[in-house]
Amino acid sequence: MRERFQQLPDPEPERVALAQANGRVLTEDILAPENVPAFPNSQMDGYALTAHAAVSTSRIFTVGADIAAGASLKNFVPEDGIAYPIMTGAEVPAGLSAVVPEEKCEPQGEKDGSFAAFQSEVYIPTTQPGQFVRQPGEDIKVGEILARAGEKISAVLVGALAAQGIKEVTVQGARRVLVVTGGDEVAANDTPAPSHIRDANGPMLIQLLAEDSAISKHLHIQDDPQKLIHHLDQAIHEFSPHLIISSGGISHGKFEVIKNAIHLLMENPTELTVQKLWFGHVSQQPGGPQGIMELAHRGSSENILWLAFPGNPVSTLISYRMFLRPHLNTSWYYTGTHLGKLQTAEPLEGLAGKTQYRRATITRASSESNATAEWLIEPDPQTGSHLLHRAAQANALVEIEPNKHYTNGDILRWYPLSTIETM
Ligand SMILES: Nc1nc2c(c(=O)[nH]1)N[C@H]1C(S)=C(S)[C@@H](COP(=O)(O)OP(=O)(O)OC[C@H]3O[C@@H](n4cnc5c(N)ncnc54)[C@H](O)[C@@H]3O)O[C@H]1N2
Ligand code: MOO
Repeated sequence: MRERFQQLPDPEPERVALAQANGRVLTEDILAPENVPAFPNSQMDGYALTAHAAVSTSRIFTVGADIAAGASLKNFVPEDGIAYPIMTGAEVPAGLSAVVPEEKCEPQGEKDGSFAAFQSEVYIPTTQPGQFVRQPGEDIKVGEILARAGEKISAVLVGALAAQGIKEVTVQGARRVLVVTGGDEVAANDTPAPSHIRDANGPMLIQLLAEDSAISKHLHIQDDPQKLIHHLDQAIHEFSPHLIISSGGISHGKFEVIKNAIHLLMENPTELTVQKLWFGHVSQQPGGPQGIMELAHRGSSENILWLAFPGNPVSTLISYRMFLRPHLNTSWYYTGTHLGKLQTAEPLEGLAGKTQYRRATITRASSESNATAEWLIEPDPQTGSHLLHRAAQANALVEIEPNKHYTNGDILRWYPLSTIETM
């Protein structure tokens, strides 16, 4: 099943404004159009000296004119006997070579704030030419690679790109995902009739997708296969999804709308035809019942992959996290292996022949003496796949392998559900 997800087509690249680019994946290398810094500038509030003055034996200087940040000095001719008050970030004019922080210097007469006053005298210790002067291109030089194709844009990279005057970038297009939830018991509005429930899975899936930079459209359905096909046809036409995910309607009941609609569609193709189909159980709990289909849509050359997750809310969550998220969000956070130490008063037993994913709270062991980070795992003792509020209290899933016996302190694999706050 996992291999089928590898076939998820890459959406076409798109240009986006830098302000919208955080979290997106670059599809091209970006070369620096400018040197950063663009000009030599002071790293300190202090006195700027010529190279000769920096090392000269005579250390009393006359205070010259100020060089403020943002000031552009033209035709400036520095003198060896003069120390120029210069501010952090101010351009160091040609001919000046070093900056000595003001707190290292001793005004000999009147003061102007913490500096010696204009034309008064100041003692300045010797320094090295170049000291506290930030050189052009020190961070990055024109033509060097600023960011690479495949790189995920971070807030920090947004800053570095903005520092180069870059306003737009080309990124992997957002995946369009059609989210199908409902069933006769799931109210389509805010006032559920008796024995009806509100939709939890639709809003949850839409937000999970948003966390993975995908765009979604929601289709609320009833247990009527004919209507589902009609609405699906329409939604595919309007939204051209790369992927469909649904929750519910696939197990052993009498009104399994997803299964029924797919079978109906196989008998009576519309604009849509079913190309591949698999319904079955994967050996895990929750999230055992699964479906995977490929639909062809007249007018589109690409088949649309459809992942049919089971309807219990925690089963939907775990299916998304374990099967889909690692393909949409390739950060180490979601693709890496995380190990931690089980915290449990009672031993835990793995299920017969099935991997169990328990909701868990992960914390960081607070041992000062232990230099290596160590994670502690506290599994939720409740395992019901309808317990969505409890799942919202967890920050990870812990993998309980089939037929295994675990006791306190055992090392287990865990999967972050969200950003682990203590990380
Ligand atoms: N005879 C069997 N019955 C069931 C089996 C089985 O193997 N044999 N498997 C169970 C397991 S495990 C799961 S998981 C569910 C999967 O069922 P479906 O995918 O068909 O889902 P539904 O029956 O439609 O719904 C299950 C459950 O989830 C609630 N639900 C559905 N959609 C939403 C929503 N959008 N928001 C909130 N809650 C939702 C629904 O009301 C049901 O309670 O099947 C078991 N049965
Ligand atoms: O797989 Mo069901 O997902 O156990 O609740």
